[in-house]
Amino acid sequence: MIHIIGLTRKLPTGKKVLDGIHGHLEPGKLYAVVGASGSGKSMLLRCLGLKEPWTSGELRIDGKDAIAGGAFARLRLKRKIAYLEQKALMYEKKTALKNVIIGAVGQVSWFRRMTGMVRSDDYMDAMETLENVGLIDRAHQPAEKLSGGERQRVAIARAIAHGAEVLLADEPVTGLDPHSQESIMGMLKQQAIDKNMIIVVALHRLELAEKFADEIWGLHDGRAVLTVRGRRLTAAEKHQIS
Ligand SMILES: Nc1ncnc2c1ncn2[C@@H]1O[C@H](COP(=O)(O)OP(=O)(O)OP(=O)(O)O)[C@@H](O)[C@H]1O
Repeated sequence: MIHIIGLTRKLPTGKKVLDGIHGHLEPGKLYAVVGASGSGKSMLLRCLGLKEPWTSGELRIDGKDAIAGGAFARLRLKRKIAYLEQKALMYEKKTALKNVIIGAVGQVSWFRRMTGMVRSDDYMDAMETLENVGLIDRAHQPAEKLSGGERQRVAIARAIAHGAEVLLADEPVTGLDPHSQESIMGMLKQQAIDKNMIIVVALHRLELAEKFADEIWGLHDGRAVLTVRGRRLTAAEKHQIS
């Protein structure tokens, strides 16, 4: 369980881009962060992934304050948190399977990535994860030949195969066709349940949040203005985040 207590992020200019965000995230659930452009969705995900400093606030993970912990504690924590960019970065010449096995920067040790060292169970785990994300038939394709949706699936498989407990995905379906968007969102929801993960997704399309999220967090000018559980937003709620 993750508790976010008063997360505030102030830029050097003095502008508050996140202002006193409170909330909690439970394993097994999919959360959608929605809001207008510039409302702070990416910043919220980056702060949760410890990619941005917190100006103030507490991030309690299973009761322990992750912000107050030292650099090593933060590094250990970062390995449990996978952060997916909108355009998944990967080793273009290597296959989907190899990308899953090697893992992402920050999640897997430098030595392991450089050597591409494969442990006995890694191959089977990676194949199983690729199957879970519906990509088994593309396992031996180089990353550069994969479509945008397939690349996102590889990135998700990579995070899962390396034991991420929290998956933060910034606009993971933007730019994909509607069918791929729905199918990836459905797969994310299923993975949250199957792997008991916390998955947080920043989304532009409200309909996707309404259809797939267990909980929707609405941001407006860096403030969390609404939290809605598994239902469609009312017109008044939509107005709050527009
Ligand atoms: N490095 C930065 N320097 C200056 N301002 C920044 C920086 N990063 C974010 N901001 C500002 O913080 C605010 C929140 O940005 P953020 O990218 O989180 O919004 P968003 O809701 O994800 O927007 P979008 O939907 O367009 O991606 C914006 O006003 C943005 O201009």
